[in-house]
Amino acid sequence: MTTAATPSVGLVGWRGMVGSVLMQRMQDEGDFANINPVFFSTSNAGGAAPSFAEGAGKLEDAFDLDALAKLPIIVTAQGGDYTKQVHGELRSRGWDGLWIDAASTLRMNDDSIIVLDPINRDVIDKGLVNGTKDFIGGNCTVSCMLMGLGGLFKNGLVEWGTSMTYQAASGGGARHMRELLSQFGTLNAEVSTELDDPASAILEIDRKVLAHQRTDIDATQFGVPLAGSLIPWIDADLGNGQSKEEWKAGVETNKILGTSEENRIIMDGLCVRIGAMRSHSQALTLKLREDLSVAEIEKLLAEDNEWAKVVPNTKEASMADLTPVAASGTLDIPVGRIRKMEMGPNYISAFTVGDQLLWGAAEPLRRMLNIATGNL
Ligand SMILES: NC(=O)C1=CN([C@@H]2O[C@H](COP(=O)(O)OP(=O)(O)OC[C@H]3O[C@@H](n4cnc5c(N)ncnc54)[C@H](OP(=O)(O)O)[C@@H]3O)[C@@H](O)[C@H]2O)C=CC1
Ligand SMILES: N[C@@H](CC(=O)OP(=O)(O)O)C(=O)O
Repeated sequence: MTTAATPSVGLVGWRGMVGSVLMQRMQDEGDFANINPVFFSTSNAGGAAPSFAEGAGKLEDAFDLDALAKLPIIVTAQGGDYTKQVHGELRSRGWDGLWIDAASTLRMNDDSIIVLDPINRDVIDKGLVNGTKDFIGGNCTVSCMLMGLGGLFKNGLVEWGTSMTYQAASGGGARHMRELLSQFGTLNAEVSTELDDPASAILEIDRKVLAHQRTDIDATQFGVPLAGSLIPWIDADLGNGQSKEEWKAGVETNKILGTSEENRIIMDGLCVRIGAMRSHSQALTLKLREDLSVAEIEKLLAEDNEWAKVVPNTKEASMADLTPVAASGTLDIPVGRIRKMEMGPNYISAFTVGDQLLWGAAEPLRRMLNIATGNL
C-alpha cells in the first residue's frame, strides 16, 4: 500500500538478468510496498508495466530525461552504455536525485560510493549526509569476497591478499550462460553412442571431444570453448599484463572499505572463467597483520555478518557446502578451506563462493534503495 509520502522510484533494466533477480528479491522482501515504482524501457515505451507491481501503468521511455528528472531515485541495471548515455546529461541539467546503478561505469568516480552495506554501511551513511548522489554496486567477485571475509578486512587484519578466481558464465550475461549449456550439450552429443557403451575406449571419447572443441563448437559469446575448458582472462587488457577484472580487486576493495592511503590493502590475483552457471568462487591467500589462530579467524568471519557461513576445513564439508551448486540461488556466502599456510604463521588460505547475481549484483542495490528510503 503506497501513501503520498511514498517515494517514486524509477526502475530501468528491470527485465534483464540482473534486473530480474533484483525484481524477484524486491517482491520476496515486500519492498514494493515502500515505493511508488515507475518502470522504464529502452525498447518498449508505452507498453504495459510488469504485473508484479500493482497499478504501475505504462512503461516510460528510459531516454526521456524529463520523465527521469521528475524522480528522486533511479535504480538501473540496464548496463554501462545506458549509464554513459543518460547519467551525465541528467546531472548536467541539474537533477540531484539518487542514482543507484549495477554498471561499473561510475564506480571509481571520486563522487560515487560503492555499495555493500554489511561491509561499508558507515561509508554509505556518511555519503548520504555529505551529499553523495551516485551509489554503485561493486564488482561481483569483490563483493562476494568481502561478504565472506568481512571479519578480517573490516578489522584491519589483512596486510595483502591474492585472489585466484573461478568465475561463472553468468558474469558474461544471459547469452553466455546459454552458450555454456549448448556447448555441454554438443560435447555430449558428439560421443553419446560411445558413452552408452561401457566397453568403448575413453581415449577415443576424449579424442572426439577435443576435436569438436578445436573445430566446430559454437563459441560465439566467449570466443573460445568454455565447456570442458577454462578461460584465464576476464574483461579488458590493461596493457600491463593485468586484466581489468584483476585490477578491480585492489581498487574496489579499498574504496568499499574506505581505507586511507597508508593503510591500503594490496590485493591482486588472476581471474579465470570456468564452466559454472552463476556462482563465482575464489581461492585466497592472505597475509594477516597478526598471528591469529584458525579458531579466532573462523569466529571473526562467522560473527561479521549473517550471510558469511564458515565451512569446516574438512573434505566432506568442503565438498558439500563450498561449491557453486551449494551457493547458487541463496544469499549465503560459504567461506572455508581456512588454514595456516607453510609460508608462516600470518599466512592463511581461504576459499569462498557467492551467487554473483545476488550479492554480486542485485542485493547491494536492493538494500541501498531501502537505506535511501529509510527502510533499512
Ligand atoms: N551479468 C552480470 O553478472 C552482472 C552485470 N552487471 C551489470 O548489470 C548490467 C546489466 O546486465 P545484465 O542484466 O546481464 O543485462 P541483460 O542483457 O540481461 O539486460 C539488459 C537489458 O537488455 C534489454 N533486453 C533486450 N532483450 C532482452 C531479453 N530478451 N530479455 C531481457 N532483457 C532484454 C532489456 O532492456 P529493455 O527492457 O529496456 O529493452 C534489459 O534491461 C550491466 O551493466 C552489467 O555490467 C553487474 C554485475 C553482474
Ligand atoms: N566482470 C564480471 C561481471 C560484471 O559485470 O562485472 P562488473 O560489474 O565489474 O563489470 C564477470 O565477468 O564475471
